[in-house]
Amino acid sequence: MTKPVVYIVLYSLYQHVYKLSLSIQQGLEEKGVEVKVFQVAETLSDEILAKMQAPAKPDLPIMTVDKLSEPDGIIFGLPTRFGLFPAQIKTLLDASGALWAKGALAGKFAGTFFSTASQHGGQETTALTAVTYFAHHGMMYVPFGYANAALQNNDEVIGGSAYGSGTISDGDGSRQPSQTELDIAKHQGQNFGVIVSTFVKGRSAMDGTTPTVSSKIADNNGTATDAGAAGATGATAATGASGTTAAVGAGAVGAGAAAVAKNTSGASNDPSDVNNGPATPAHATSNNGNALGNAAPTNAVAGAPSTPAGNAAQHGITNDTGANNPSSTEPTSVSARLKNPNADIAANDNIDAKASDATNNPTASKVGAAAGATAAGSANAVPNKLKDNKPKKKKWFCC
Ligand SMILES: Cc1cc2nc3c(=O)[nH]c(=O)nc-3n(C[C@H](O)[C@H](O)[C@H](O)COP(=O)(O)O)c2cc1C
Repeated sequence: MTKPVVYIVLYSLYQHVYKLSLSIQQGLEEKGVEVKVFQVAETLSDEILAKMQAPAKPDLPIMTVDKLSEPDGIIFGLPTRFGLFPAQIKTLLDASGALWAKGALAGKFAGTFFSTASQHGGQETTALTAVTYFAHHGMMYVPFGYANAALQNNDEVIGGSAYGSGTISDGDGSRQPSQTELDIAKHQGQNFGVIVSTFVKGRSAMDGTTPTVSSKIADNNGTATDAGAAGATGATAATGASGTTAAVGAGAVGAGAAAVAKNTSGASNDPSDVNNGPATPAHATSNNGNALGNAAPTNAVAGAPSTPAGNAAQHGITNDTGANNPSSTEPTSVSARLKNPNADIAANDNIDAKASDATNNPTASKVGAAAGATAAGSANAVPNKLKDNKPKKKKWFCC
């Protein structure tokens, strides 16, 4: 059985967060987790650092964007900056757009711990503002809750909260993490370790294999082309089943079809199947409960003519011509998602299946093909933004 892997990624100017991380690491390791601790790259100049009387950095490797997708979970160490997490961590995460586009962090666990100068300096807001990143990446945030009774103890100054362990450094950095705070940090590590281990072991048992979350997602992404091709059959059935009106959503249905087609090769279509489990949120190609739940082809093959339309409606897609329905005519690309948050869920679920990116593609038929659907003709019958031959827009994520 492969050990679950958790990375601790931190920034620590005066080493309070670093000291907490050692206890968190200990707690994780006690629960059988393989742990690596990283710091993020400094963005302040040496001159500024000298003026801030910053000591030498801890001896830790630098975290880079490409490494973020390696572990099953990441716990971020966040010294507060004006009630928020620091720009050094934000710089790393702001470069993670390409990971977001691939869903590379989807299904991974995330945790937080912190340090502030004062008791009321914003430990909770520091965590909360980081949570938006986790949500957008489809990560599963693991708060600590009040698992450690000391968090309810008002007899002494104690950092930390329901969002994670913490310490209080004082304005001059002179206060060091107390034993209570270190104990809480270790407990958070244990808690996080149990959750990640349970998940990884559970899926391993259900799969009969021993994948990590990252390898699982990478595998799915790697076979996305096949998934699209296999989806063609199902999509044909969908079109045949419902005639023309479902064509509005055909690209989306096709995307769902692709997901089902791949999934059936490895497992059942049962939503409880391991391939459809909670580790497979928004972006995973085949491990997607949404795509499965809404996939037309399976039902269409079974002879349910209204299914594609029903599925389209389930995503908020009406069966009109599409002219009054921007969400149905919007291409299913990543950039389209940014423009149109109402775009079809199933289509968006399958980023890889729409690799030919409608916005970059003047022909609607190619979009249909990419989605593994017979949407080509159908899409052509609809006044459709897919047919707009707009110049490419630069995507905001790189690499
Ligand atoms: C620019 C800046 C902003 C800060 N903002 C806050 C703040 O809003 N609240 C607070 O309690 N401490 C604040 N601090 C203090 C840091 O949070 C504190 O130095 C840090 O938690 C110590 O952790 P470290 O030793 O791991 O760097 C700030 C420090 C700096 C340099």
